[in-house]
Amino acid sequence: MKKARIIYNPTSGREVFRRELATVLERFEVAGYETSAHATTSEGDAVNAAKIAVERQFDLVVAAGGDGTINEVINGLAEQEYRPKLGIIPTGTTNDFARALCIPRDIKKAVDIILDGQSMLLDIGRVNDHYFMNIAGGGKLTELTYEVPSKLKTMLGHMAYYMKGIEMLPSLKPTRARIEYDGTVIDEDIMLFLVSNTNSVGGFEKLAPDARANDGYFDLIIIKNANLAEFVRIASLALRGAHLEDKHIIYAQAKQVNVTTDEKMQLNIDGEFGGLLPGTFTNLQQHIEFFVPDKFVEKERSAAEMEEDPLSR
Ligand SMILES: Nc1ncnc2c1ncn2[C@@H]1O[C@H](COP(=O)(O)OP(=O)(O)OP(=O)(O)O)[C@@H](O)[C@H]1O
Repeated sequence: MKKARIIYNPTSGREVFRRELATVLERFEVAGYETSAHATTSEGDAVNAAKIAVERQFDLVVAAGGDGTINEVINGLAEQEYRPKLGIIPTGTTNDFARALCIPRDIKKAVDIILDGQSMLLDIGRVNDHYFMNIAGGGKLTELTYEVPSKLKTMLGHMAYYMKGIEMLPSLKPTRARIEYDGTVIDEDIMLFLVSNTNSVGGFEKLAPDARANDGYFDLIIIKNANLAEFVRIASLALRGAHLEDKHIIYAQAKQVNVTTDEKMQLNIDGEFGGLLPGTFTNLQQHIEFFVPDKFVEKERSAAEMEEDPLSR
């Protein structure tokens, strides 16, 4: 009999998953999985829980939580030789990765997607010794993801980030950075840089329009030195995906990116503090197999077609 392990964060989002747990377990059992659950107890616990699932040769791991929980599960799986398939039940306050995979927040529908069984091998990023599935980056503004209190996020969603971002704008200063990617070197004053694996980042659905989840490439976005007015304009362009032509933006696709800075710069990994730069970002192509809905498969297919024939955009 196949074995499934559900790793869930009981404190995630509005804390609704626990109430649904019995129903979810039952559905997996009916579908033919011997299923058990692990409630995470603290930061880092989901990393260990995922490693244990590997040791015990589970066929399927389900991560129920927000981006933080999924990131931890991926960090537990990424270095293992045997990596079980991964299902996602988005129950967090931030679910950027689930959104990128078109997985709905409704628990029943998210379980349907896993049990339907359609899966796809997707790219994972590594920077230094951390793994990420969505995005990593640096620059003062990226720090807002952990400056916004969790309660405010629950209440306001992405609006909480925009508000905090506006509050931080006047204090943003450029940093000298040397960014090397696939043979190109950039030595510039920058406001921030982002290394993105998907195209859904903090409510900016079109921030990295060419990011495909299994092509082995990151989308690298660098915002060069800009004044306050220019920065606001770039942000508003970015909301509708019209920022890439702006002269302050460098946009490239890369398999590996190396960043060093003169001043201290924090690294943000999937929305959490991830140590200090320098950093080497490596794309691990098609490294983990995720359950995904038809909608995502179609989205990826049309992105691939667009890449072959850019005039159809
Ligand atoms: N039992 C627990 N108590 C407190 N924190 C926990 C517990 N289990 C896991 N965590 C931590 O909670 C963090 C955030 O979890 P997650 O992303 O699933 O939820 P979220 O509601 O989206 O979080 P956030 O409020 O940060 O947006 C995880 O990175 C993990 O380190």
